[in-house]
Amino acid sequence: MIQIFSRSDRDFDEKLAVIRNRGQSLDSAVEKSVGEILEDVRLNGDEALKRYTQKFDSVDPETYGISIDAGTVEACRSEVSARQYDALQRAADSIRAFHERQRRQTWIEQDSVTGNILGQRVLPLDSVGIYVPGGKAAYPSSVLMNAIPAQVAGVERIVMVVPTPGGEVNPGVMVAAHLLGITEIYRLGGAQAIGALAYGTETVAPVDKIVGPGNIYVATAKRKVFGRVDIDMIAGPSEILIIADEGADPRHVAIDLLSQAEHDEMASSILVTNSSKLAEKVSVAIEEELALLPRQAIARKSIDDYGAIIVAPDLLEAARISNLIAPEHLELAVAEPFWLLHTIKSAGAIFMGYHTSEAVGDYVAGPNHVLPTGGTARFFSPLSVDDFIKKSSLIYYTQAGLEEVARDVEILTAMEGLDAHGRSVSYRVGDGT
Ligand SMILES: NC(=O)c1ccc[n+]([C@@H]2O[C@H](COP(=O)([O-])OP(=O)(O)OC[C@H]3O[C@@H](n4cnc5c(N)ncnc54)[C@H](O)[C@@H]3O)[C@@H](O)[C@H]2O)c1
Ligand SMILES: N[C@H](CO)Cc1c[nH]c[nH+]1
Ligand SMILES: [Zn+2]
Repeated sequence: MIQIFSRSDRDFDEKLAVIRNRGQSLDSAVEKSVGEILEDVRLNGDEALKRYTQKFDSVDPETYGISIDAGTVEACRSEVSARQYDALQRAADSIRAFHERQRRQTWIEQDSVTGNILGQRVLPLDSVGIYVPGGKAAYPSSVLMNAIPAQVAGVERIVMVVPTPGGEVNPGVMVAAHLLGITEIYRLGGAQAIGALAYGTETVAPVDKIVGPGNIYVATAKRKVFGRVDIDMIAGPSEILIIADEGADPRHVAIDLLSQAEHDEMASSILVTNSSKLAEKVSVAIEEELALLPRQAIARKSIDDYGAIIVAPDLLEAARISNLIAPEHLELAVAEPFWLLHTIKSAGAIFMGYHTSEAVGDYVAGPNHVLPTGGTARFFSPLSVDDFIKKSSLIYYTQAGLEEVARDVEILTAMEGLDAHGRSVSYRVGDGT
């Protein structure tokens, strides 16, 4: 059963702290094992990749290579129906349209008096690795969400890694890659996939940045290789927080909570409501809906371990609690969502109104479903075109422009005791001795 507690409970702060710390509580066993896998891949390359892929994904290295070749990808086309293909294509179109709006331009400006020129040049990253999860479920939608913003940015080399349990490729994942023209694909998952992308092996050339969601092993490995390569964010086990008022349909709320619980035993689903009646009804509906789910065991564990219904005195207090948790997905299932929106500070994606189920954002709305988890929406943003570009500042000074600032540079360099800096300007304007 999902736990229900109230803002007025004496131990409310402790209970909220447990929820808030879910993303922070580092599991030392996971840390240790991920550290060992990464080091092993760094030292032993392909041999380590094959060993771990056999151990964790039951892939026989005698039967399957590390690369997934074009023939295997093309063969999957016949396993995907026309309706499935069209739905993938339509989702890709709306994701591309949304991300096209995020494009950034190089800009350059000349000062009309001095002739100085300042600007910012925007270029795509050379190479990125996209992680497509595949342990407990297969995610064709994550191929689209990861790769399309990289393509919009103009990244030349997009490398996809995806685990293939038992060696079986998922046709939907392969067709999504084919539809986008992704050709460099490796049969790799977990920390070993992240190690291969970060350090490189005999088969996998390293990349500049790794993006994409994954389970605790993937999220921990990305955090550990940050610095060697860039990463997008910590996009770990899924989360949903729903703020609902008495007008919300309890069954809709229950199903939406379960939609994220079914991803992973470590997923988290929270309802915050100002209605005790709704709280009770949602709790009952969760039990009824759970019984219908094929992934009941996963969702049950997630609801029992990381689920909660919190009764708050009013919607403003509900928003305050949500801001403290900073969820990956936030649904505002209230009569006036745009009014409540102004009180929300931290959430990866915000779904407004009674009709907007979180699942539309997972697949078809257009915004990215790779989102920060574990409270990191306080400072991380959704995956976007910005993740796939780099910027350089452009600075050009004329003689007149340099003369205008020379005195200030001399004063500031003297304050820092950095004489060569000062002389580099004095000499050019004729003050050097
Ligand atoms: N935040 C987001 O944007 C977002 C989007 C989609 C999915 N998700 C999340 O992605 C995750 C997908 O998880 P998944 O497990 O289905 O697939 P996954 O691909 O993330 O993980 C599978 C890999 O985990 C590794 N692994 C499993 N058990 C291990 C162990 N005991 N030791 C070391 N490595 C081990 C294996 O290498 C395996 O290949 C879920 O948590 C889901 O909620 C998040
Ligand atoms: N809800 C996930 C992000 O946490 C994304 C996803 C893909 N498919 C279904 N859901
Ligand atoms: Zn989802």
